[in-house]
Amino acid sequence: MKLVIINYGAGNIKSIQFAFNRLGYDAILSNNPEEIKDADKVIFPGVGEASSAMKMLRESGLDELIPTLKQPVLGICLGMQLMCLHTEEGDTEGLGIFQTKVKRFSDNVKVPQMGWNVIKDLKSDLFNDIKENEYMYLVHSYYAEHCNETIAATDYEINYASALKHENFYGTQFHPEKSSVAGAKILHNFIKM
Ligand SMILES: NC(=O)CC[C@H](N)C(=O)O
Repeated sequence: MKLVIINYGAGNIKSIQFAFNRLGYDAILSNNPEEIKDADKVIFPGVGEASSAMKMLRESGLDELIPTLKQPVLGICLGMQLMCLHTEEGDTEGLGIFQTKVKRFSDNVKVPQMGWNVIKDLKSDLFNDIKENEYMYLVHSYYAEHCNETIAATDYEINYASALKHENFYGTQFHPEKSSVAGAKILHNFIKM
């Protein structure tokens, strides 16, 4: 099974690669369009600031490639945010895969949210064997608003979409690769799709 992690210069790629290694899978890092297209499963990682990450995607042409992929794609953290229509972070246009926008938490709460929080209202095969209110690890200042594509919700000042699904595209705001046994189960579910 060919698993490719998109390496566009803004990803937490090593921790994701190690997480798949622990599950017995060798994930390759690539920014080569043919290699990505040929993958059985694709991971779209992301940490850091949205506008600079989007600039790197555009410079490599990956902003046009990613929405055309037909195999299962999992966007993680900033990766999921960039798959949305727009994010307030750097007033950045996203890839438009998920029909929702990304907003910043207000200063009524500690920003970024950094640590463990629960996911609930789970609605996808991505969450097979995952119980409601399971803890996941998150580090983020921006969140995706709820939409028809919400498959998990989390409360932090407000209730927001902590996972999204559109056709073969999945996104998690939380880091499954840093979320212990339950996170590993989610990565396993993604591999088995
Ligand atoms: N860990 C991150 O890179 C978070 C992604 C995004 N910059 C946010 O703050 O929400």
